[in-house]
Amino acid sequence: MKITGARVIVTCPDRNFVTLKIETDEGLTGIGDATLNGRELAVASYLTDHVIPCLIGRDAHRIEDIWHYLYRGAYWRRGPVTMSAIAAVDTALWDIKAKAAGLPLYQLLGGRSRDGVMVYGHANGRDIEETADEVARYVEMGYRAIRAQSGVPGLASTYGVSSDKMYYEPADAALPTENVWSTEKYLDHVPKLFDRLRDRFGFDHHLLHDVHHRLTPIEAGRLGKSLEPYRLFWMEDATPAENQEAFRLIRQHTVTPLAVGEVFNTIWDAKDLIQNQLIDYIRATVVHAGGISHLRRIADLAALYQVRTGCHGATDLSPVCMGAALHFDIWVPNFGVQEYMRHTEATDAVFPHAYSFAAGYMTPGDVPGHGVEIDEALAAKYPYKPCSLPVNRLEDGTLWHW
Ligand SMILES: O=C(O)[C@@H](O)[C@@H](O)[C@H](O)[C@H](O)CO
Ligand SMILES: [Mg+2]
Repeated sequence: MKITGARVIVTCPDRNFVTLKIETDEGLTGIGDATLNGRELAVASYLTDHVIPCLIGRDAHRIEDIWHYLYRGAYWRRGPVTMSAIAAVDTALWDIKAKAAGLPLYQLLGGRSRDGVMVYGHANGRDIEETADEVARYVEMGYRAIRAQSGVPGLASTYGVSSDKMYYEPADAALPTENVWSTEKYLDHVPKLFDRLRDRFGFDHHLLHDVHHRLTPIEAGRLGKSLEPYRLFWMEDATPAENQEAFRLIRQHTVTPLAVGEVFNTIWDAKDLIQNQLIDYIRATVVHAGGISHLRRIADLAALYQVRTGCHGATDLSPVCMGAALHFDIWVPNFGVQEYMRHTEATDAVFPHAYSFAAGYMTPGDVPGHGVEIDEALAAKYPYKPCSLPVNRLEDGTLWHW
């Protein structure tokens, strides 16, 4: 089966998405997500200008060979732009291969390891009580796992808190908005949030929290220790993870489970964290970590050290990524949880899909392929809109981690 054509579709139904579509001489097509929040056009150009010309005429079934052609052949290896582009090609080719076999993608990976994929939703509020009310709403919707993020007294904004309670989109302006951060105010506040949540809801639901890279390792150790009475499912991105060794310091101070990796794009970003058992969940995902082919390698390494998967699934990862991730999740033996930030109706209309949510679990559906398509005519109605993620400064003006 030969690749006869490929094109990049950039669309903005409420937010920007980049999708690669590959066509073959047998009439089968496949799509892959290539969305990198705030850097969408970089990936679109990488695909259009440097990848697609190399794909034409290749055998669409040779997924592994094409993956290495694009990884080793690029010379300039790794990085979010390169690996998102490779991920899109990989995902589209797996979509084609599964369609050619007449099977849902998960059957080509090894079949179901579970009946459903446990997902977590995002409860957030301006203060503790509003956040608790949002947790109650997610409990009502049937979620078994719920992330809780609340405003911090004395701070005008913080990560994960939005006015729209169902759809969270942090890229909120053409140029980065500037947020102000205070670790002291945050560390004082978060234990009170989870004390209130466990007092109101007990321990029947998994509670998660995203620190979003903002603490030093010792501060993260302090937070993890202060949250131990509340038995979190995980504390995410406790400190920036370029220095994987930093997590050893956190580990020495707390048994609160640690999750990291949504910004990782290859196994090399996580190798030491996993092999030294410095984390409990790896957050790498289909769209940013080289696609299904590479994510399987990360998961298999993680399994050796009893690290489980917890794929990133924010609104800025398209339904194409969500669909592919759910096929990965229903198969992967060392599954942990899948993030599920719902997309808007306009987004779902552009990306018709077979996956569904019920009672806290999701299933990918059983149509051949990954079960997500793109309505190109509808996509064309939503032109690209420049949007950037915010930046963060400390109260003294120091540029910090957003
Ligand atoms: O865990 C998460 O979902 C967050 O870290 C994301 O919302 C992240 O901020 C965005 O994906 C960035 O584009
Ligand atoms: Mg996160």
